Amino acid sequence: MKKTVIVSSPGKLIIGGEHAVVYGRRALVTSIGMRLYMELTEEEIENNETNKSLLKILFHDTNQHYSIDLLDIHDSYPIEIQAILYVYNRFKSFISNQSHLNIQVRSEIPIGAGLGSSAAFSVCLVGCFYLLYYKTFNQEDINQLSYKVECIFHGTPSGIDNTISTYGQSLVYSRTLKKHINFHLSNLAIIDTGIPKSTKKMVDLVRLFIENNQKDGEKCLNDIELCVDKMIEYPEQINQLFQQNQQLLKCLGVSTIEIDNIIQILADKNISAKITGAGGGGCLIALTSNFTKDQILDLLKDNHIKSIYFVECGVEGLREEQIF
Ligand SMILES: Nc1ncnc2c1ncn2[C@@H]1O[C@H](COP(=O)(O)OP(=O)(O)O)[C@@H](O)[C@H]1O
Ligand SMILES: C[C@@](O)(CCOP(=O)(O)O)CC(=O)O
Repeated sequence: MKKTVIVSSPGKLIIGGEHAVVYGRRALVTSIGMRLYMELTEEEIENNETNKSLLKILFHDTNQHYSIDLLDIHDSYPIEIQAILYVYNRFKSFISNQSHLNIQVRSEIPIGAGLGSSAAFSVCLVGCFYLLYYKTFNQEDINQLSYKVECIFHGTPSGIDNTISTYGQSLVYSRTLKKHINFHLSNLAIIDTGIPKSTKKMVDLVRLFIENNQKDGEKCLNDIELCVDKMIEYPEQINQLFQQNQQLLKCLGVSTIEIDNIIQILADKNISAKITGAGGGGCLIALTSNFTKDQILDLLKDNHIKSIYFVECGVEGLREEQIF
């Protein structure tokens, strides 16, 4: 017998409040129209002469595939395989040891750019197992377990990425708050610098800054939260609030010379921009008014730019799909 489920969940943009959210402050986040798709199949083997139960994984985006003997698991796998094995272990009691499992992943979310690819991966992974073995979605349970998977990727994340990927739409989020809001920005561009970043490294950098500059650090975090609250209350001030939030991120030490240059060039044309996500590279968001993608690319032609995206915001969270 063969059972298959397919799910998808979205990436995200942190509009304001990244890093401060790690310290319990409020952040504003929206889901985006870039999704990760995952298919999980369990196939019972009738004449299993080898007595092997295999987990076969295919990552279409990185063109990697694995075939893992589930009776002989070791601990030197890449992190995304460790994440899969963690969730497999949680559902093991439902799975016949005469079965093979197949997982396929494909994604529209650039990997490692600050747009929440690891969270979408974690949420889809938990969502797939949940749907196959409980036949339903329980968003709260899925979000909680996805957070644990995110911890495998990131140590102790705030939980903002898995929460928005599970629930979708736009959220005011803190460790103790999850409130859906109506939030729309027109002409919001994502500028992918293509500069590799490490969320863990950036979070560690901020921790060090706060430990060594307690008073300034605390003020910075409080000011970031103030910015977020104003973004929600006074959306007409969003340009100025982007600039303030970016300055505060710079104070925390997560901007770079390349990012500062890009932001200055855009500011000269009255385009407000800020880091989204961990910083140190990755993506920026910019309020581009009437500039087209080609005009922005032209403005930034001497800088490190990989892609520019205009995406839909506030989309549906985790959902079942019929087609992979
Ligand atoms: N499409 C994918 N295929 C395989 N692994 C993925 C995919 N998307 C995300 N991942 C996993 O998530 C990691 C990226 O996490 P991270 O660096 O935090 O980036 P992001 O900022 O996009 O969340 C990848 O290294 C990989 O382990
Ligand atoms: C820096 C942080 O606030 C957001 C990180 O986002 P990303 O990993 O760059 O997508 C960390 C967190 O919230 O856990």
